[in-house]
Amino acid sequence: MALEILIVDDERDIRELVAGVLSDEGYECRTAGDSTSALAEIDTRRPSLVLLDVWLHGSPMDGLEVLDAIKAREPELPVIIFSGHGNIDTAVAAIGRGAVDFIEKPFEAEKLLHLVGKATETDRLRRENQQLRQDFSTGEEFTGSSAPINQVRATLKRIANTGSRLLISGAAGSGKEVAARLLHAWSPRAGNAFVSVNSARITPERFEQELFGEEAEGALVRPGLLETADGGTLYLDEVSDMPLSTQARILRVLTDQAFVRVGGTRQIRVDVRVVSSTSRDLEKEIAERRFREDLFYRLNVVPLTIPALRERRDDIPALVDHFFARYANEQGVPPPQVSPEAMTALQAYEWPGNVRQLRNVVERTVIMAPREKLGRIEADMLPPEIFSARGGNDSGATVLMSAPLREARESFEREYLRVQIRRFSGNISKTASFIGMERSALHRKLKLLGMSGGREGEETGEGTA
Ligand SMILES: Nc1ncnc2c1ncn2[C@@H]1O[C@H](COP(=O)(O)OP(=O)(O)OP(=O)(O)O)[C@@H](O)[C@H]1O
Repeated sequence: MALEILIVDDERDIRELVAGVLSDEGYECRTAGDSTSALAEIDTRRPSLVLLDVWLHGSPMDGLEVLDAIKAREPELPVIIFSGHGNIDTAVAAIGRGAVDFIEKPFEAEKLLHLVGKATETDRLRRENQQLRQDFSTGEEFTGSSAPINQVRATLKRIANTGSRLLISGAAGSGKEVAARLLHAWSPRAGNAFVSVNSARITPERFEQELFGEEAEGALVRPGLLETADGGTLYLDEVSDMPLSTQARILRVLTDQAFVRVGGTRQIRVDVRVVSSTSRDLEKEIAERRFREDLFYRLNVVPLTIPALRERRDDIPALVDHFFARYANEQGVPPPQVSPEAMTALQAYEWPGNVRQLRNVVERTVIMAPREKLGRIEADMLPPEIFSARGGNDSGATVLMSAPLREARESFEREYLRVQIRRFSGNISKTASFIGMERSALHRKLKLLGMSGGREGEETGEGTA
């Protein structure tokens, strides 16, 4: 998005001339012919720079008074003064009152562009930084090619170019924020900020200050996250943790695309796309009066669900390889090979903490492994939690030892098949081929072991893979 410059001059010719020169260089220009409309323009949206004439004929305030009013509102907003012959003293006084520079009329286009470039450098760098951060954060690609993840990707792609609001549901750590960042990166807003608001981490007392910013005696004290997200995407993480009073105010922002800072009176206009996420059942939160129903309908224009990792086990190998490569790289070693036994264990685990937990397990494994063993990850290098909770039966071995051989073998077969079937997301053909059995023989075996039509539908279903 181009940097925006506000040109304030009572002479229309000058306004148009300056706007022409700057537009040719890629700046966006707005103009104002008097003090009242100049301040109104700034209140509507903060530009990156103001070019201000010292003489404003027919205005309630002269240029210096407008300068004071700007500095009271936006102390960091750079202002360059236009001065004519004979009022150099005024221009110098303006520098003392906070203007960054002045330029004498008539001026050369080159000189004007040089000063404007200098004065907008901070904003330009800030945006470039934002862009770099953006590029970096979207470097976290959305790994996985299971059917549900492909579906999520297709939905994101379809709505990226629209301004539609999106509500992402899914368990903690399943990748809701990664999906929201991907949507932002694919949208025309990608050049502007992606601002994440973690509702669970902000105390209810500070919520409104954080979101709407603060103002005292007409001057900005601190901009809020909404202003930071102007032109970009605001991500409301765990939206139902937002206090009810803030929910009411956010609802108004969604309706008007404008808000008033805490302690302020002026309407600040913003252009933000709101993406929210929840790990709770919002309809239940509504029924229990913890979440506003009208806000739910505003946020939930496009609903999207990211399934838990255990419901898309096909994604596990790709995620495992992705994170091993990343953490090995951080240790300065090549991407390790993961043994089939280790991969089976990782694929069979329940992953209550989803992708975040998988990432942490891989990171821990890389850190704890002796460097010389990092080339190949064996099952015994994985943290014990991967094995203890796998079948939900910690004392399996003890039970096995105290049972007659036939029972013990059946018990082992049941456990073995449960793990393999789970690993292949319930796909019987893939399981049969892996364990070296005919598909029909596997069906018979499952029936014999009392596993067909079992409690978890996935055990005998054909899965999505
Ligand atoms: N599909 C994915 N590809 C690569 N990394 C992923 C993927 N999904 C999640 N992650 C990783 O898991 C971590 C957690 O993801 P994310 O923060 O998006 O989850 P979340 O659903 O927003 O969780 P929470 O609601 O707890 O914040 C991220 O840091 C990211 O590294």
